[in-house]
Amino acid sequence: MTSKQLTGYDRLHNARLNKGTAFTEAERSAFGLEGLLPPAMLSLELQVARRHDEIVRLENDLLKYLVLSDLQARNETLFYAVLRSDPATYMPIVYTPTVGEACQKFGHIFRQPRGIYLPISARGRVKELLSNWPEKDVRFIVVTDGERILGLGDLGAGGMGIPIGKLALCTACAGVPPQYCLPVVIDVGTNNQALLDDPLYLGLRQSRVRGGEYMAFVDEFVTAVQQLYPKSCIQWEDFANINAVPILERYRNEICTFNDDIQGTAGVALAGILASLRITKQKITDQRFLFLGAGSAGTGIAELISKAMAETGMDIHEARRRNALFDVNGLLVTSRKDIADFQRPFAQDRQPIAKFVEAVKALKPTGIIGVSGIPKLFTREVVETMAELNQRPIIFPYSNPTSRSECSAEEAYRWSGGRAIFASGSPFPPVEIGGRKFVPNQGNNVYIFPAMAMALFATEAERVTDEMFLTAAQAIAEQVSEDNLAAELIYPPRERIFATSLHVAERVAACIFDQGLARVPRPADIGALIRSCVYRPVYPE
Ligand SMILES: O=C([O-])CC(=O)C(=O)O
Ligand SMILES: [Mg+2]
Repeated sequence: MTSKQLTGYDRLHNARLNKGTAFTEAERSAFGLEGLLPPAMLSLELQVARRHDEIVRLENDLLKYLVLSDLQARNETLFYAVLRSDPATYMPIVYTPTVGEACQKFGHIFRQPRGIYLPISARGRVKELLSNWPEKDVRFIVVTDGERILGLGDLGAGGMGIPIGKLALCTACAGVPPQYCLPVVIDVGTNNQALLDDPLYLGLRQSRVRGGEYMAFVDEFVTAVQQLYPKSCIQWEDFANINAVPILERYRNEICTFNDDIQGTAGVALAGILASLRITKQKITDQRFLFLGAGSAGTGIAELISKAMAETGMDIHEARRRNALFDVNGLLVTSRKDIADFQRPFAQDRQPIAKFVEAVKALKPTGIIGVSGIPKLFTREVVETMAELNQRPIIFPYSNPTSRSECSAEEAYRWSGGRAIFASGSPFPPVEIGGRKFVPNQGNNVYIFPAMAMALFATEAERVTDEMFLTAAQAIAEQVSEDNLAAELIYPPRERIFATSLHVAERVAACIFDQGLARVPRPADIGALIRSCVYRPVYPE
């Protein structure tokens, strides 16, 4: 019996087919549902309103997360209808910051499983485990090994919350059909002692496997995915730098794949900068950026900004030198002995500087970007110095979740005398200072990865290139209206994320066709192609 023909109780307990109280009289009789539901019939709109009413009354965000997660397991259409009805309200719950707390408490709040768990104890059998997934045509995989979940560190198998949340947004924000999406955790152990000591921890109870054995397991995963799902894209999420960079380098020219923390974050940061320049009326080649944090997110942003500078004719090496990095050991300068290959292009030819504020004074950046995962490092002195150096300092504390932000929105606005152009990775509520209201921007990769997923899905792309992220950044920035800019908004409003994402997906898809990387024929109307692929949360008749 195919799932389309499921009847009675089985149909009510299949999240994709369930309509709950929205089953019509005819359906109730055809599917053997009579007596299994209360007699009244509700519309989808009423069901959405009922859930909204329930959720708004709950006293904390983790409870809201759980109610939504249960809904996703019970009635998928309604879940996405709820998310799409009010993305600005629901994104912070299914995604950052609340998803971070859900990952931390994963074993304690665990209910129904979702996705595929690949413990390294199953090495040699990854394909067999993946084959247990009920869908046979998977197109988009988000995978983590849980080692660097947002800025929260090693959460082991609890990291599964991230692929689940990211994929929910691919569907809610860009219409990628949920049946093609697969969340995966590669479980090689955890070095988080508190988790290892917790009787409710759900992952492998061992320290992390490293080196050749680790990479062989990742290889086995990639090979199995290629065999089972040849049209799929793999999105790497929240790996530690030591693995994120080599994994991306290993596969980026072999398969359709990208790292959201490196490339997605880069795209969204560049989008924010491009829009900021419309406020300051400056050119990108006049900018200098100083990054707090020199990991793969920092170098990813620095590289994409450099490419955008180079596009306007600047020498790429000169462009890279305008993007300086600062980490626990100070400014990355050429004389330092602890610099990794991926950081070297950004090393500055000058004396070492140990204090971040001294680096700000010496380099006179037009913008500072925080990707350290450590809160409060954009101190009052740092922000005040930026405000002395610049009429409109760009201040982007990008670490997630909100508790890890390098400064709060209020601090940035207050300490800069209201002159900061501010964007954070996770959301901050509006602030009022001296009678003036500021609505903080959220520069999160949610503007990028759902749209990227949709473009790759619609075109069946073979590879993911930096040009696609440059295109995505431009496509986001051009959707910021003059009215938005006048209100200091440098990203399109979150309320409009769906329309925004479809536009970005269309532009990226055009780039994919231009680069000859599509596996479907180029249509006359690329927007129509995207729209024809979009999942809409309405009940089938
Ligand atoms: O999930 C987010 O909000 C952004 C992201 O990828 C990260 O911080 O790792
Ligand atoms: Mg991430």
